Amino acid sequence: MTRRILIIEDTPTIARVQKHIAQKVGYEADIAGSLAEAKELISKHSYFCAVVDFILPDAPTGEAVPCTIAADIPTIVMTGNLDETTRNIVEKHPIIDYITKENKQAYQYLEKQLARLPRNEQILVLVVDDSAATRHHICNLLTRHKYQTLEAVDGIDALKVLAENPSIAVIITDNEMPNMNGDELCVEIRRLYSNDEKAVIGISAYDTLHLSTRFLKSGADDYLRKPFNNEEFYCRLSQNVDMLENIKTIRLQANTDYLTKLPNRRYFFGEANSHLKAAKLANTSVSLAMIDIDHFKSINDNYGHDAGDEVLKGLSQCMAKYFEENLVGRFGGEEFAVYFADQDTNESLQRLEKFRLFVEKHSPEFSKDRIKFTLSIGFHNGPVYSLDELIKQADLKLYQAKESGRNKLVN
Ligand SMILES: Nc1nc2c(ncn2[C@@H]2O[C@H](COP(=O)(O)OP(=O)(O)OP(=O)(O)O)[C@@H](O)[C@H]2O)c(=O)[nH]1
Repeated sequence: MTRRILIIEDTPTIARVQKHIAQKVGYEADIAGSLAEAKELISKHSYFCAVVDFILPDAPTGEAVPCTIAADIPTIVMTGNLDETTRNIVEKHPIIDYITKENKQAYQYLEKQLARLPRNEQILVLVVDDSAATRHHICNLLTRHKYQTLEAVDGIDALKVLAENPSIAVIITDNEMPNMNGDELCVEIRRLYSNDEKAVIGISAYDTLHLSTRFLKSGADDYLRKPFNNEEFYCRLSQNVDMLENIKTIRLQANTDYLTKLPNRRYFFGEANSHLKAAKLANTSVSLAMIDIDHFKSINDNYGHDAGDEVLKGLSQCMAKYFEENLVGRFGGEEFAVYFADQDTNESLQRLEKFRLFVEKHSPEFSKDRIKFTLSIGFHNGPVYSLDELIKQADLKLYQAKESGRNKLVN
């Protein structure tokens, strides 16, 4: 979904730079050179957010800011300079942020904010406080930046909400609460979830008992003292969210095959092994298929290594769709594996055979050179609870498929 942004700016060069930045991070951008033009655009379109110049020819003292706010458009204010009067006017309005147009960093910061806002829509934040007024205030700050919010009245309630909503990424908690206070909640959260999964920010009005250190030692990632400044709140929150996202990206990269974007051998082994443990306890049989492209070396030899890569990528995309309910992995080269957790054996075999026939017919569509190729598949099902043994058995069947003419499934 493309999001629309309104840029209200009377200096054409600055407006063009802002438009370029917005487009770079995925927005469709409209420029208004005056408040009158902005009003007209607002009457015609719905905007995800706006970047508003504080001084405009027909709005010399920030009149464009209440205009976008009144239209419910999350607003970032850009100002030439931020003297005391301007700051007071700007801070009166529930804006997302204000940026001074001083230097290059200001535009880098704008880009970061514009890229952050759509991502915030996917982030669920739990606000824990026994005061309804404080919960309401913090949730308002969060929704202004497009975060999703949930509320809990104390530590016990927070643990219940967390169990019911596994996608909660950040917990903002007060300390002084009945039943279970903030640092006790932190300890409990860290017993259940790691810092890589969920960030905790502690908030308290009292700092007499070195509460900040107590919060941090109990497992919180950050601490804010009430009453806090909105800017500091947003900065700390986005730093913690950035950290969670960076960890997620690193983990994804570590588990993904660089060329095909399929799970790599490492990830496949981790996932399949944990399922095998459960299968062993339940005494159920397990199934695995090894899939290998026939005569792949000759594809590289005849069409070049890049064409070979294209074939691998095309096949992987197709495999990910075909076996989306199963665990798929690239083991290396032109060898892939599919682990069938809790699936009827006949159903798995039928799916594999259908896939083999599909590739035989449609493989030319995977590459520019319309390279036709086939697959050999080895399948094993049985009460085998060591992954190495399961792979060995499926590999033996794969060898038989190759030896008996290729382009077939052996089980
Ligand atoms: N393009 C490309 N080639 C790769 C990659 N990884 C391995 N290969 C090549 O894959 C080929 C595998 O060849 P072989 O193991 O002889 O197998 P094959 O030609 O498919 O023959 P059969 O399996 O017996 O049908 C080798 O030429 C490798 O260099 C890769 O990431 N990209």
